[in-house]
Parts: sequence; C-alpha cells; structure tokens
Amino acid sequence: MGSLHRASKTLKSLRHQLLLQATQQFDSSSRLSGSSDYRLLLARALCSHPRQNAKEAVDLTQYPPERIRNFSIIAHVDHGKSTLADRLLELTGTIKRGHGQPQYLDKLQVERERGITVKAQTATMFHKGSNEPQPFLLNLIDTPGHVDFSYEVSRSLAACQGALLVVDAAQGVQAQTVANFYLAFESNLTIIPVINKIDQPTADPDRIKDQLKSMFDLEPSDCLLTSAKTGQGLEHVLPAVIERIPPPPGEGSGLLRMLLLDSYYDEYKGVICHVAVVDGMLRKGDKISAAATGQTYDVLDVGFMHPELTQTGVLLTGQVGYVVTGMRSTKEARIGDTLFHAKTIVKPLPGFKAARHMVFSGLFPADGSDFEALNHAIERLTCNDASVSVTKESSTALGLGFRCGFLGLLHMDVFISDLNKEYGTHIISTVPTVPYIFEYSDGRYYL
Ligand SMILES: Nc1nc2c(ncn2[C@@H]2O[C@H](COP(=O)(O)OP(=O)(O)OP(=O)(O)O)[C@@H](O)[C@H]2O)c(=O)[nH]1
Repeated sequence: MGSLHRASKTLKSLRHQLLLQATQQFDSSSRLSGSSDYRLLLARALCSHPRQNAKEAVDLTQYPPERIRNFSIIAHVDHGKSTLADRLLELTGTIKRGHGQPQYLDKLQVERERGITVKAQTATMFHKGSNEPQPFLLNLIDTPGHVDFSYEVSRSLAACQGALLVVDAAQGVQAQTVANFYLAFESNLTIIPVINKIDQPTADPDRIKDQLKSMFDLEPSDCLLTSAKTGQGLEHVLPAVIERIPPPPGEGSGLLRMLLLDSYYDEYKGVICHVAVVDGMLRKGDKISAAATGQTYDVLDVGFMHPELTQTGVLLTGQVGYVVTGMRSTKEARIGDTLFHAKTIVKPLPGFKAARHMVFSGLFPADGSDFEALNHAIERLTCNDASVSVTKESSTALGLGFRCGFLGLLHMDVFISDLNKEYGTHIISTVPTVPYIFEYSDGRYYL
C-alpha cells in the first residue's frame, strides 16, 4: 500500500514537472503563439507519459505475423457482438470478469444510453491455446450493426483477415447479416459463423445452420454454437480464430506502410490515430509522412489498445494500434490514408471509398446570436465524426445555419442529440431530405 502511494506521488510530481516545462517552453518560445500551440505542447508533454494501465509492459517484438490474428465481429443489430466481445476479453484476462460496464467496448455516452455500437473499437488480447507452445496476439474489432454505420464496418474489415459472423439463434439471418456478410466476403476474409443466444427458449440452431448454408454456402459443421450470456460454447471461439483465420500478410523487413483506420481527439494527447501496420516497423521517435496531405510528423507515442491505450514504443508488421503525432485536428488524419517513414518512397495502400451521405438536414440556432456557438459546437463534434458533411446555409425564415449530410436517420439523430446534450446548444433542425436526381425525357437532369 505504502509503495503504491509513493509511486503515485512520484508520478504526480513527474507530471507536474512536465506541465511546468511545457508552460516554460510556451512562455519562452517566440515561435509558438495562440492557445492551439499551447494545447499541442501540453499534449506532447503528457503524451510522453501517457495513462498506462497497471499491466506488465508487453514486448510486441515477440509477436511475428505468424502469431497474430486480426478479426472483426460483424452481425445484425442486437445479435450480441458487443456481449461476445466482452466475454472474449474476459476469457483472455484482458478485462476482469464482472469488472467495468457490460458491452465494455461501447465507450461513447450515446452507445451506453441507446445500447448500440456506433463506432468500431479495437482491443488487443493475448491467448495461448492448450496445444500451442506460444501465445497469440489477437486484435478484435467490434463493429456497429446498424445500417447507418456500415461504413465503420467496411473500414474495420480492411485491417482484418477474418470475421466472426454472429447470428441470433432465434431471429436468424437479418438484413445487416446479409450486408455485412457480403462486405466481409468481398474483402476475401475468412468467415466463421457463430450462432449466438442458444440459451433462448426459442433458439433453433439447426434452422439457422440451414439458412447460413442456403444463403451464404457456409458449412453447418463450421458453425460455432454460443451463448455470450451464459458462456456456453465460448471455449471454441478463439481456437477457431487461430486455426481458421490466416496471419496478416506483409513484409516485416520492408518499408513502413500503415493504413490509417480511424482517428479521434483526446483532450490530453491531441489527435490519436488508429493504424494497421501493413509492412515494416514503426518506433516512437520516427518521422512519418501522410500520403494524402504530404505532411510530416514526429511519432510522439505508439502503442496498442489493451483495451485501454497501452504504450509499447513499437508496432510491427500485422499489428494494429495507435499513434500520436501531434496533429492538431482530426481533419489532418484522412481515414484510409497511408502513413510511411518520411523520405521513403512507397506505393500508397488502396484506402477506402469515401462515405456517402444519404440524408441532409439544415441546423439553425434557435437564437440567431448563437450562430458562432453552434459553429464551434459543430466543429468540435465533427472532430470525432468526420463522416458528417457541413456547409454554411442561409434561410430567410431561420437565418444563418448549416446544411449537414449524414449516413442515415439514426446517424443524424445521434449527432443532433449530441449537439444538444454536450454543448447545450438549442437548435432547430429542418425535416431531413434525401438527394435525388430529376431527369427530363430530353435527357437533361438536375440534382
Ligand atoms: N439471451 C441472450 N441474450 C444475449 C446474448 N448475447 C447478448 N445478449 C443480449 O442481447 C442484447 C444485445 O446485445 P449486444 O451485445 O449489445 O448486441 P450488439 O450486436 O453488439 O448490438 P449493436 O451494437 O447495437 O449492433 C443485450 O441485451 C445482451 O444482453 C446471449 O447469448 N443470450
């Protein structure tokens, strides 16, 4: 107890010193001006000593691609992806049984309130099978099930070689099961069918096996039967992942190429990028460039999600993790971009198709004088949701406002309620519209 207290005091004073250094540097540097530079400096000071979890430091160099498996969990809404993810995290000792909230990877407030996954989340686990001499490093990506967020699913699949296709043992195959199956199939992923919720009285696994065979040509003998609620059948999931999903391809000794999967803004660290290392190796202190923007950055911190950010100082071929580079805004982190070592020439990775906005709505401040506040709130919110498009709009009745594009109605609803809740802005939103093409018989058309 005493030594813990001392350690915590030492850490606190170290943090204090770093903040002091950052403040002194800020005062003395004539090049730095404005609060954003100050924030950046603070973020750098804090990034070099991030919030570490109490687990032992992990040496990622011990995990060559042969001992890595990257997989996603995909399913229709509520078929049990996040609950299954919880159980796998518990089975591997990544989180403690009964500790933390259910649906651990659903971290956003909106996810907890609505019981849905909105943003894909990655967690790294270590698992040693009973017949295996060495442990495996498993990267699990929990994805959203709702159709509005299928863009998140396709991005996540780009970092994986396999997917667990979870199907409710009573409901069977649903619309998003089909859509997500084809996303995984087109990406050439190994698909492991998991029939979940077999504890339900109405469960009928044999009927679901037949459905999976007739619709997707998945063999009944390949189906795993589980209950993420009771734990039944879960012992077969990770061995199947290790046996059936191939290791990530990529050249360990090649030039560094990383796929930028996602980014978000953290108050303390600045922009945090989630990346998949396709070739080569990344170390803290390296200089990297972004193919889309041509910008060069210093790598201030590198690590993986275990399931909280855990510093490792290095990421190797096939590994999925995070990088902090001192980017000022998530707008600099173009999702799907290729990151590589500065001064090297590499072929950019294919990246992703741009997100398509399906629904548009005008957002106006209830009081015209709140326009700047709304502008600021939207800017902050889009920092963590780059899939919203924003253009300024003016209306004779409602004054100055914004026209925003969303991936669907649920996405719009989530965004507007976040605007109201997190920023206390009172806004008027216009009836959502969908873009359409008006085509004349003479061939002319209007959007
Ligand atoms: N009976 C039973 N209920 C389960 C099982 N697995 C999950 N559930 C319940 O099903 C509901 C949905 O589970 P989630 O894990 O949030 O489902 P999800 O697929 O992640 O949902 P989205 O993220 O919204 O797509 C929750 O109430 C879970 O407790 C199971 O094996 N048996």
